[in-house]
Amino acid sequence: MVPRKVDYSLYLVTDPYLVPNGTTLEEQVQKAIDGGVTVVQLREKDAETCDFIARAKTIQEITKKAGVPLLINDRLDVALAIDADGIHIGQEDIDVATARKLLGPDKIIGMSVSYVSEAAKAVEDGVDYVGIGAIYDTATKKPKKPPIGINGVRKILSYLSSVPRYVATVAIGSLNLKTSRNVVHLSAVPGRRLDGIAVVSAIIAAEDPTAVSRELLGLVRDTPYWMTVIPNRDVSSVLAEVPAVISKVRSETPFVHNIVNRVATNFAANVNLAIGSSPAMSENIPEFDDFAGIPNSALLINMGFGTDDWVETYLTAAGAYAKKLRPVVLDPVAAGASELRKSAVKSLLNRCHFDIIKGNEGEIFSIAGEVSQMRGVDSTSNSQLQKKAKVVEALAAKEKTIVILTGKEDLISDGMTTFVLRNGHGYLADITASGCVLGSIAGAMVAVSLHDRFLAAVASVLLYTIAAERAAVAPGVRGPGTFIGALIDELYILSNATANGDVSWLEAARVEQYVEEA
Ligand SMILES: Nc1ncnc2c1ncn2[C@@H]1O[C@H](COP(=O)(O)OP(=O)(O)OP(=O)(O)O)[C@@H](O)[C@H]1O
Ligand SMILES: Cc1ncsc1CCO
Ligand SMILES: [Mg+2]
Repeated sequence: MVPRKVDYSLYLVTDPYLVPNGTTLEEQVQKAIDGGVTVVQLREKDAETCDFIARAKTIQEITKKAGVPLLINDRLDVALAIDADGIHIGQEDIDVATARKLLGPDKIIGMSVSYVSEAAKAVEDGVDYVGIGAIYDTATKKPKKPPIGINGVRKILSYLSSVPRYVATVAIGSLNLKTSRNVVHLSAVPGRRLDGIAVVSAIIAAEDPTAVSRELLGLVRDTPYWMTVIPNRDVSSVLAEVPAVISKVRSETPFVHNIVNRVATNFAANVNLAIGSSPAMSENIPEFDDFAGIPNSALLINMGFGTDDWVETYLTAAGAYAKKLRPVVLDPVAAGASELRKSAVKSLLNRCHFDIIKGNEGEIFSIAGEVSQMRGVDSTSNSQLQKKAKVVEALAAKEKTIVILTGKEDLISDGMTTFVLRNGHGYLADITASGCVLGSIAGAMVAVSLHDRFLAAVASVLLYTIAAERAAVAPGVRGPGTFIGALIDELYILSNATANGDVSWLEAARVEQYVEEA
């Protein structure tokens, strides 16, 4: 069979009940096509057959003129009656073999799938594309199955990448101007990404379907900055750029919005000030959009406390910064320690992109679905370096992020390059919130280094851990308590020295590139 050349980028599914007052479905479809919709599926769940066919004919006049394929939801008889371009069928509808026999080899057949097993069956049956979903809970359609999130899409794309025949994919389920960019780009796996998004209410219910469609198409087609990974990195060239990032924080005073637990709040704010950034600690949703709009802003989400509404607060905050293409750092505090935390992290990763994810071994392993010997909220270091390197590399690649795994030795990975950093002092493990504060520093650094988030992570860890080494032996430091004050002092001193061109402190850096042993 010769595969049909269909552009699935923006696939409109109609719903007669969502059309705004004063307009018609036909007008909305026309306006959506004017904005760039590439496929239309006519979905009429309650219409009588004669009305469905009549409507299909009027819609077909519009799609034909625009050269956009028209698919019919569920009803093979309607598709045949109007000679539509194809049909879309659900798991409980007519079987693919019968549909194919009646429609012939040239028509498009698509099927809704939620799991790899359903995708595998659809591929075997010979569908042209699968509609993957529901991604999120939707008001448009009563969900029969739990939403699968971005991770659910990834699993199906990974499966499809191993199949010799190309079966196209669209995602469906609450895809709109807020959700679409992440669903499309974060779900990509090596060699495979979604061909498009299927949208219902965001377009059909819109006052201006043309503008919304145009914007949605941009979200599908334009690759966000965080999909780019810089190849061929080596330690000396990255280290050479570290002073510039630290200086830039002093000269540009990035605004760091910290959503951070009460244990760490004061410490984190002081550290932000010490390195030249401008902190604001806030969990107040109505001001998130304003904060995200501040030039050079960055957001740190630290899941320190598990309160009732925390996930909603985090999602809203991450969404506000993502909309402005400003960076977000995640500190998944104690991610594996309770069911509440595991499910919170899952929700966040199924919706948000993070520029940096920073955690200790227990936290990072838990997110990656690996087992570590973690206890409480403190880090342990039982795993072999090789195991840790594998975990950070895979997680960074999957989430299109930079992973910082802290401990006695720190690992930083962009999914392609992994550095091992061996600075720091044991006092850091003896004070609370030492990891949380590193997250705040990373927020400041990434705010001025969006094009190179790996460098921002390296600069953060080096400044912090070398400052800790100096603080531990500073005059008057007798233990963890006095160490905290000295640490803030050293961050301030080193940051200012760097901005003034004195980078001799960086000679203490102990960094090597991780190379897998044969
Ligand atoms: N034994 C150690 N020697 C040197 N540096 C350390 C040691 N333990 C931790 N660090 C440093 O302390 C910082 C925080 O790492 P750690 O793994 O303790 O975070 P964490 O457990 O998340 O902290 P917290 O939960 O207290 O905020 C990192 O910069 C790390 O390099
Ligand atoms: C001790 C503690 N409890 C919740 S958050 C936190 C700070 C260290 O992560
Ligand atoms: Mg610790």
